[in-house]
Amino acid sequence: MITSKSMHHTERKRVVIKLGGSTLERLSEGFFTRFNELRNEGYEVVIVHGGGPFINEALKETGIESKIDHGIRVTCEKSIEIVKQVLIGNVNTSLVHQLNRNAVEAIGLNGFDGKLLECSMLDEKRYGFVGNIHAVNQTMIEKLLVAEMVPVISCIGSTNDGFALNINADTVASAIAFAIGAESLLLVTDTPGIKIENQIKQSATPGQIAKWIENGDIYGGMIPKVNAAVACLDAGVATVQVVDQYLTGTMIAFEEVLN
Ligand SMILES: Nc1ncnc2c1ncn2[C@@H]1O[C@H](COP(=O)(O)OP(=O)(O)O)[C@@H](O)[C@H]1O
Ligand SMILES: CC(=O)N[C@@H](CCC(=O)OP(=O)(O)O)C(=O)O
Repeated sequence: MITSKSMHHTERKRVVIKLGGSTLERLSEGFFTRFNELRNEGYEVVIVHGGGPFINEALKETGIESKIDHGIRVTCEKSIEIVKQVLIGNVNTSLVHQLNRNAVEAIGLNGFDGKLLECSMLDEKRYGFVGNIHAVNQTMIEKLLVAEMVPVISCIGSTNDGFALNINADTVASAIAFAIGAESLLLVTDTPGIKIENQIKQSATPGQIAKWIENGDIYGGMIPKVNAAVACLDAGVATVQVVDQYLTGTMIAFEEVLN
């Protein structure tokens, strides 16, 4: 259950864009064009990023074995140090730099900054140092948005005792979208939407998604993505889209919103 510190949301148009690790290596000019278009249309934008492939590489170099359980990385004490270094030290700074170079005033943040993502352990026995978010400091995000900045958030949560916890980036993006009252959440990945029987779906409902997970049409990293999407709809965000860098793909919403 996610609570936000104040349930009051202004009338501003907001979107959260989540960039998957699979896209971060080669963010295209097309992405920046679409990104700037959104801001010119009056949208306030928050970016959340992952970095799964970079974490895999770093763990491999260090000789640490890494297991993914239903799309969530089982994170031991040594792994969390690597995850933290890669996401905050490398991926976040590089992304902030790319945005700044494209005339966006980007500010890098993680779950410790302003107690942005307060967490406890999700399930220590099963996942180790993986966080379950229970509070998002949306007031701080709102202050940055009012100042026309773009918060760029890495998916590291903090505990009361000052420990860092690893969180799936799709889950973080969904929690933030809900907390700031975003109109939409865009999950940017390496496929232009959800593919079923070799065809990209224009739209999908939570019911269809549950069926596709069950029959294996949705697997691996797409599972936490669509689960985060459905949690976000349940929390009141109108639409979630699984998109490519051109921001086109599958629109996920309740049936009545799609009609
Ligand atoms: N039904 C599906 N449609 C499209 N991609 C799917 C589907 N089921 C599983 N996938 C896989 O999910 C991947 C995207 O998830 P992931 O690699 O975790 O992305 P990211 O790093 O962007 O979060 C796709 O590249 C594809 O291999
Ligand atoms: C707990 C957990 O699974 N954390 C993820 C965080 C990075 C992530 O989500 O990256 P993508 O968006 O590129 O998949 C991980 O360790 O891979």
